[in-house]
Amino acid sequence: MGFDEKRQPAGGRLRVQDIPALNQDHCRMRDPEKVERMINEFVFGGPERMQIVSDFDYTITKQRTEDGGTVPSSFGIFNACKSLPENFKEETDKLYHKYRPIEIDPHMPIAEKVQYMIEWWTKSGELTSGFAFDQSEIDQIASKYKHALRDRTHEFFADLQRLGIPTLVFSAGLGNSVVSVLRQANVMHPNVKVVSNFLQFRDGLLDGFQQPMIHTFNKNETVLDGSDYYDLVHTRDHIIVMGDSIGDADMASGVPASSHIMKIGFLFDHVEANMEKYMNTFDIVLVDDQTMDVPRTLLALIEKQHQLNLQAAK
Ligand SMILES: C[n+]1cn([C@@H]2O[C@H](COP(=O)(O)OP(=O)(O)O)[C@@H](O)[C@H]2O)c2nc(N)[nH]c(=O)c21
Ligand SMILES: [Mg+2]
Repeated sequence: MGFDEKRQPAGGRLRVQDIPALNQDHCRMRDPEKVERMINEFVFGGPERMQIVSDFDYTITKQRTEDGGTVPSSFGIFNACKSLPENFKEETDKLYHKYRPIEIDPHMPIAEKVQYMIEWWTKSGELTSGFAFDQSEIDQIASKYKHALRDRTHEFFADLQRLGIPTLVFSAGLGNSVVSVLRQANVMHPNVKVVSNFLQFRDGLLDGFQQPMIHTFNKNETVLDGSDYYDLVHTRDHIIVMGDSIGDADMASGVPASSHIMKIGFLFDHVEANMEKYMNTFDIVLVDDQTMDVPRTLLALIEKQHQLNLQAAK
């Protein structure tokens, strides 16, 4: 997957050193030349060839808030609801303590982990069954966290809508919480699609999660195969992937091999210990950056060239 050096924006080739957002101390790149090549490719290709794939928890929400308060995960929002059965919290906690260490075990092969993850999500779905529940409970809790999105998230989603860039929010968590937060933050535009686990109801009672199950290790574009969304994006071969966990970097696997994928990782926990891994996994690593400024900078470059092209065509 080579880059054609001759294909460059009409305004001249962009250089990383001239883009202030990428020269901040906390913005790290293992291979700035590769980032530079991709930026030029993205700007040359324009918005029509772009798509975004983003994780939700701690990627769209903040890893650290100004008031020091914690932000719950999408499952956490559900767990805070009042009408869950008495033993629900205790039972799901037990599952968490059993399966979470497996999920993050650095030694177990992925193929083996997958079986355990399917077990975890299945058992969690079974606990999320057989009682009445109203979405308004999630909405109430989620309303407290609509301000816990990264700074300039509203502007970021407005940019994406204006440019008509399909935006996939991928979560192995609970889709009902994800959509509720995004909706209440007024960023759930028509170009935004959430792929996640959604509550299923039967005869007025909860009945686990809808299919297909999205777990840690199938959270990538292969689960979209054959879907309408796949049809919408499969020709968009310029992709920005954003995540806070190492596994998030693979969210675009399943797209054609010729695609150019810019991976942006938000690193916050155990910065020293994780730095090398993040640098080897993501093209851009943002250390304790609680904003959408870097992804917005890339969009602004694409939009600027797009405007020039439109003017030149007049
Ligand atoms: C089935 N299940 C999975 N998880 C965790 O939820 C996470 C959801 O994964 P994610 O949304 O892809 O990633 P992120 O939260 O890292 O942004 C998984 O990585 C699991 O650790 C879960 N967490 C809770 N609280 N309850 C559950 O039933 C449960
Ligand atoms: Mg996350």
